[in-house]
Amino acid sequence: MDQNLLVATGIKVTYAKHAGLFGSKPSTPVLHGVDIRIGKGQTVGIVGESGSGKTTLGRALLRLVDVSAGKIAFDGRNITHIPETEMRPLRRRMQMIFQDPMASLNPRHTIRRILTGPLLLHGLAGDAATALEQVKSVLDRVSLPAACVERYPHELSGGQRQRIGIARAVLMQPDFVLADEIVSGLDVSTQAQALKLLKGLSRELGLAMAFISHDLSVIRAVCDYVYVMRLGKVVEEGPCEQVFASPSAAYTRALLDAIPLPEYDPGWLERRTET
Ligand SMILES: Nc1ncnc2c1ncn2[C@@H]1O[C@H](COP(=O)(O)OP(=O)(O)OP(=O)(O)O)[C@@H](O)[C@H]1O
Repeated sequence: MDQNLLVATGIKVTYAKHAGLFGSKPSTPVLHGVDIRIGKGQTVGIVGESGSGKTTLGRALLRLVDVSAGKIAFDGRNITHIPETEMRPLRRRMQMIFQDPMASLNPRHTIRRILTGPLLLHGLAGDAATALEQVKSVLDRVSLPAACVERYPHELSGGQRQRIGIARAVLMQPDFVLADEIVSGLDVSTQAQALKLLKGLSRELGLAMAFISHDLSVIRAVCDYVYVMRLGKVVEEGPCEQVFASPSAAYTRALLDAIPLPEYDPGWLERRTET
């Protein structure tokens, strides 16, 4: 049985720039042939400085940006150029959690509507009452009170909104979740709680995850395997333990040197959540 869930090879992405005054359309190559492999149930980190192409790669994996070269296979199927109508059924299986949950939660809808709506839309619940039961059970799993369903996004804290974002993704019963810088806007202890929650959920539900972060200590806390990106290329990859213990690329060593010493320690997540 193929243990790979998502396999991307030779991915190139070029963004078209706006037409200039004289009509020329120069384009910006952003990914220069990236290979990435995510196993079923595996948590993979994608790390690199701002502008290295992490978000673009994540969006390419989900077919949210077009690739100019390369191949993306999801669960053994080549999805590189399939039309959106064929992508649609796969979208439920490939969820995304955003950095700014406020921007992705409709401010005029209650949490009940935000969370039950997609369940009903995708036929994962037969009726509104069943959908609400499923929502309450997942809210409990992400340590939010059931009464949250009557709240609006602005009535929740940043950490609670991020939990709603996680709950929304998990409710879709996905095989793969892309989490793009999801803790960077949160304070340190809320960050650690959200990371611990996701780590637990991915193990419990057998979810594969790609965790995008500029912060190696976050990657180290949750990932099994890491890809280090620089200027649109993967400069190093390997099991987290190996890359952290003996990085082979000078760029990875520089990123590791930039981590404050107390966080350069795999136990930091446990300790942060204890406080
Ligand atoms: N829609 C777009 N149109 C044109 N250029 C873009 C677009 N999105 C990103 N870029 C450019 O592509 C490059 C890679 O951006 P990307 O957001 O993928 O990197 P990143 O590593 O995720 O950075 P960050 O951590 O800052 O989000 C950057 O130079 C960025 O300016």
